[in-house]
Amino acid sequence: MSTSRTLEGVVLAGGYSTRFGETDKAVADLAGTPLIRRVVDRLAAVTDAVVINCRDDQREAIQAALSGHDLEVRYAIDPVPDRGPLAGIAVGLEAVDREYAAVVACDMPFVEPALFEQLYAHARGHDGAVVRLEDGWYQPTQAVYRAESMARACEETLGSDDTRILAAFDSLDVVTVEEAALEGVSETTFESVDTPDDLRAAAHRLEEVSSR
Ligand SMILES: Nc1nc2c(ncn2[C@@H]2O[C@H](COP(=O)(O)OP(=O)(O)OP(=O)(O)O)[C@@H](O)[C@H]2O)c(=O)[nH]1
Ligand SMILES: [Mg+2]
Repeated sequence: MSTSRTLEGVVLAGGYSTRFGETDKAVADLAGTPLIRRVVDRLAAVTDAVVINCRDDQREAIQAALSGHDLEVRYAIDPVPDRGPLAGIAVGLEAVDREYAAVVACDMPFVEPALFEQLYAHARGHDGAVVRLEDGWYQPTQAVYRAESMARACEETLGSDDTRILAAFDSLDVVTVEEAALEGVSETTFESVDTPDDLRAAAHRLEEVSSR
């Protein structure tokens, strides 16, 4: 299935990466490639356009990390920083001009394009599709959403008491896909780099793979 005409990418990068330390994890180097570039590289298998949601003070470093990329890259800057991932999704989706968007956090360097193809197939005709992991948790920062309806639901939810991303689903028709039903998708797709230890572990694994 060709997704590139109807699906756009949205990369969430507006957090302060406090568990990571002083530097921005979005542009942290993993085996020679910044995390956010790895994510964009993987999105390139399903789309030719991505929106990067970040703060204004991150933009220059992210642009440098993505320089020379063939995808069309646009920036959706948080008007107010630090309003949480729900706000980041809203700002990113408002900049999307295709019907659906593959949303992914900048700290998930092993994200699998095959996951987005499967989620997109489930999402068509609905407001989105999200994976429920075997432990029962949802993965709303690696999901496919109908851009307009999810952006609106996020904005409404931001004005309520419960600003979890999942709270935005209450007014939407988002399809749940069980992790066990995914085909040919490695569970590393959901790994996120939150700490310097996570980054070292990921680098170590990549080294092992390349020396095999
Ligand atoms: N726009 C925006 N995005 C956010 C915000 N908080 C988190 N995110 C994004 O949501 C995704 C998941 O968040 P976390 O893994 O908690 O990242 P983080 O908040 O930067 O890191 P910690 O400070 O260590 O929690 C990341 O891609 C973040 O960039 C925020 O306040 N605004
Ligand atoms: Mg956080």
